[in-house]
Amino acid sequence: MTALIEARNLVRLYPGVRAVDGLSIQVAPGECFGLLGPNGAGKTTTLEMLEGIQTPTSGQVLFKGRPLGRDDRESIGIQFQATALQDFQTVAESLAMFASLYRRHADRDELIRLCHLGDILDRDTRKLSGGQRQRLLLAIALVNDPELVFLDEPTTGLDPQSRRNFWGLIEQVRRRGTTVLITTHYMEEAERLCDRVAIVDQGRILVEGRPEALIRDQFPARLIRLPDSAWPAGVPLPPEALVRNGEIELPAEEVTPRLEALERIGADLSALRVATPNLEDLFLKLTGHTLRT
Ligand SMILES: Nc1ncnc2c1ncn2[C@@H]1O[C@H](COP(=O)(O)OP(=O)(O)OP(=O)(O)O)[C@@H](O)[C@H]1O
Repeated sequence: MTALIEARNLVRLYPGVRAVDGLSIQVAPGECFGLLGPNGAGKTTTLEMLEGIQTPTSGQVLFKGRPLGRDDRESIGIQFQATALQDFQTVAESLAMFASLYRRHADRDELIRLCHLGDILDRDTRKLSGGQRQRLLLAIALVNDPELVFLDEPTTGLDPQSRRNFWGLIEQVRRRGTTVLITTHYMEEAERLCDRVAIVDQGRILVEGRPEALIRDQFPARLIRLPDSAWPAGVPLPPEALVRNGEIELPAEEVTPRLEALERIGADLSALRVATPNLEDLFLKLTGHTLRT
């Protein structure tokens, strides 16, 4: 199957910085693909090259198997930052202005329903809450009924409830068959929305795949965590233990034998937690960074 969009060995150099350093991805039609990475990893630069906004220093972007061209912009939606909104414009005016930039149009009423904008159409865009603003920016990204939509950290700065509501919207967008390419710092967001993710650091992909498969490949079934003060004095830590942020982490394929062993050596189990490894753990293991939350 031909990828809807493909990056082939993309490189983007700035003076003294290799922002993107030989990055290749393929995104299939209908897929939600996530680029995850710490600040400065090169996610935005990659997205802008895929959007056709930035020219790669080398490498190629293919849309439906052909070099990305100007006309492909009709088939692509971009969720801009709030700075793209004009002062003194209402939500309805803003939608109309962006719609006028395209030949292709989504059904206006359906878009307003999908993004829950019906009650705020006459509101000045400067008066919107964070969640309302993101819903308007999503509607703008969908105004040309795109086959592919780019979302660059769409829920950064939203409160947890608005973030969850926004995830519901993205899921509806996907059900309509739209392909989604998203960057995010929120691992829960990536796990919930993305079919596949690429973890990027210093302009390169470290790993790529389905979140659950990546986690399974790198971790045992469970992680047991306890405060390092709970470890009995004079007992050496097993070599597989990881110590960070005042906690000891022990991998465990099976939890019960591990707990029994901890009890035998006299560890204090009162604050012990059993965790299922997630993308956050994978990210930390691969990059040594925690993500901004
Ligand atoms: N216009 C520019 N001129 C010079 N350097 C740049 C420019 N844009 C980005 N960079 C540098 O390129 C690298 C990648 O930046 P980019 O914004 O793509 O990262 P990011 O992963 O999107 O980070 P963030 O999550 O902080 O937005 C960084 O070192 C950044 O400082």
